Amino acid sequence: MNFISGGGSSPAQMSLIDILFPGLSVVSASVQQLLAGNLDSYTRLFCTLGVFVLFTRYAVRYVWDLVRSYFMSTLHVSYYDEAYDMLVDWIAQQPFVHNAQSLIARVRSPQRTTIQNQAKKKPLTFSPWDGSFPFWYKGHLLILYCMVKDHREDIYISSIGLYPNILKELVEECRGRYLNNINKKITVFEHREGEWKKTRLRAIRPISTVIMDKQVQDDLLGDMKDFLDEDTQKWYADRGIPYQRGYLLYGPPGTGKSSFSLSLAGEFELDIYTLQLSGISDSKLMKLFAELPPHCIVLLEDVDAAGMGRRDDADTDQENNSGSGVTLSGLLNVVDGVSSQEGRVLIMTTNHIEHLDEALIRPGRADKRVHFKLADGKISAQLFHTVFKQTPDHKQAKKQSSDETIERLAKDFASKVPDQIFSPAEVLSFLLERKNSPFDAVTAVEGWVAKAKETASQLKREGSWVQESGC
Ligand SMILES: Nc1ncnc2c1ncn2[C@@H]1O[C@H](COP(=O)(O)OP(=O)(O)OP(=O)(O)O)[C@@H](O)[C@H]1O
Repeated sequence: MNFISGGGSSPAQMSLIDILFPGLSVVSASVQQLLAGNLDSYTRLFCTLGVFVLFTRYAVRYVWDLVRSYFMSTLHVSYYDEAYDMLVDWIAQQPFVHNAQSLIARVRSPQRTTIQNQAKKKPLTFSPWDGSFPFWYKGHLLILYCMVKDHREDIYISSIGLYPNILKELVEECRGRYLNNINKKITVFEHREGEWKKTRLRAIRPISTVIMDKQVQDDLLGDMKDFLDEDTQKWYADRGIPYQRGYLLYGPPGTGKSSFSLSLAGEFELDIYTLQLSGISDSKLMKLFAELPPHCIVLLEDVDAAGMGRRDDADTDQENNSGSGVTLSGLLNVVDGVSSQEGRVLIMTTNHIEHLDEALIRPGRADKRVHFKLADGKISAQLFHTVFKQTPDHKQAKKQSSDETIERLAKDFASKVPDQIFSPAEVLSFLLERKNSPFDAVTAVEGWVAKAKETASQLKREGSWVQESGC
């Protein structure tokens, strides 16, 4: 097919030519006029220059592609892969960044920020952005390419020579540095546009700081330890049982379900993949589960809120063909692990276990169920200890209270908090407001309880008034 034939190109041809070779249609028209000899000297000069520039542009690109494919090695790193974070962290520390003309600024969380230390608040890091950037690494000339597409960038690094060893060495260095940085932290992934993306690094919270029944906690820790044991995988494989485990954590809001899940990830040094089911379709869910790495925790929060009621509720399991929500059968499929990697631990949390279909939480899908409860005397006393206990590094600056005094005050405090009314989150929030004085906390607790009860009954009255008046 000849796209550049005749005295002029049709609009359809022009646009196709422009898509394939930007600028070529204009220049080809000029060349034809030039050859016809009916141009004045300025126009002829302009056309000649145009042809030259276009030719040079294509020639340089052609030669460069040839050089890259025959004389250079290239390493590609996708935005959605954790290797991207490794490289970007390293690149941001390199001197060549200072000379880059195209940069992106990012706010990086500092290790520690104090109000007094304004200079360290929201520190910026800079990385090269959208372009090619040559730099030296261990005596080798490397070229970094940042390709931006749909607000995300992929990275390529090329080196001269057909052996990519220096590139692998570089990535290994980035990896080592990155692992050092994330030491004692949990990596949290969330889904972005249907892909997993690292979103946060969280300091590991010791599991002992999540207050719950000790026996239940030990039982779950033991179960998980046994599951992650190297021999267990083989045991599962020998029996043809999918090597996966599921837990259901249920209870009112603010009772520690998410905190426990994160602590569990920290305890076993696993990455955690969190997912809100609302707004994703069955196929996206399936894809996300298929892309999970082996040995990780998947946290499905508020599974009841995803519009997945019991099967006997009217129309709950209708296939959602609009693609804007997960169906129960879609969820059951991924929970069964058809598409998941081996060694996946699934944690589902809910505030309303009674709203969930039995099929979703039967053994095999949720192997253990753990009830997180509102605060009782024991939990309140433990929370009091957590807040006021003496630690070597954080001594109570003003008033030091002995362990016996804290013990006595904790009992006193717990006796004044009624059982099964407040969540641990509410009790903790009250204590944190008085964290400098355990005595103040004990003195103020009765007033706080009375006020909270008054507010609750007022809300109840308002609620029933709204219901009665139909507002
Ligand atoms: N049992 C607990 N032990 C220690 N801290 C707790 C406990 N429960 C809640 N908290 C504190 O309360 C806050 C909220 O807890 P968390 O988010 O874990 O509750 P949740 O049960 O997951 O709530 P939701 O159901 O609303 O998601 C956290 O900061 C946590 O420190």
